[in-house]
Amino acid sequence: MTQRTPLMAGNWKMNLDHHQATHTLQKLAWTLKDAKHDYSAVEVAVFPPFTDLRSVQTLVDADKLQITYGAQDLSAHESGAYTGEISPAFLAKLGVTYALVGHSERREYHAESDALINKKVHSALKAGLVPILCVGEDLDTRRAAAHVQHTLLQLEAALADVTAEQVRTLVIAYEPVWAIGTGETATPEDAQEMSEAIRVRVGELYDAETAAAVRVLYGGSVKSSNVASIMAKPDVDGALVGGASLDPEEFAKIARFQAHEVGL
Ligand SMILES: O=C[C@H](O)COP(=O)(O)O
Repeated sequence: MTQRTPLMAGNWKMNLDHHQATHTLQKLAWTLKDAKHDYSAVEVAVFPPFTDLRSVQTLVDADKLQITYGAQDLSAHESGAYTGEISPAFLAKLGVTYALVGHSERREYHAESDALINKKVHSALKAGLVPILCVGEDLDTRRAAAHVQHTLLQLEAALADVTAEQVRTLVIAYEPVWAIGTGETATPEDAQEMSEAIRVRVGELYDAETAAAVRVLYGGSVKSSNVASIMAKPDVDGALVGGASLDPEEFAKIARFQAHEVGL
């Protein structure tokens, strides 16, 4: 059976300038070092604004940190007349490992379509970045009990022409929009229901090996107080954390969910 390393991904959204980013990252690294965190057991990544990435890279390299980092978005294009966009190749040069693709805030405030999200998945993969593909339903869709169908359609559209080999490296984040930044958390059972449905659909679209390899995260009001029960679910491989990742001590506790479970 494939061993999936849990991933705790902290999306800072449009918070923390490059000075604050350095300070926050340093504090996170110290806290995890004090706790003797084993990064091979739980991977920790941060997603700063674009303007922080060079400072983050400098700190990670200088202090040889094992924390990885990603971008919150990227362009579907490699270069050219696309004012304001950020090339995946430039991100790769900054040591970026991951790129969020199709976050619900991009879908909502920037009208990102499934077709554009599919292009961004391809552009990330082409540059050697790992896409964290975000999918999930809004409240009306959940109330209509159409959440599984809706989320799987988003998934299928985003994976068009993506190979099984590529999907095995991919991370998929299930984020019910109604649980983002609201304090409303989906129950661990909700998180499991959708993570399992995503894994089953990946198996149908590709094969069992691919389904077993792909990592599925849950996102939406994850905190140190609720992370362990969500992580106890068999198909949940980590969390995409917004607000709580801005506090390095709280985010370190989230990454240390296993230690808290046994009271260490
Ligand atoms: O990318 C992170 C998600 O949107 C979750 O944000 P949140 O933890 O503040 O609810």
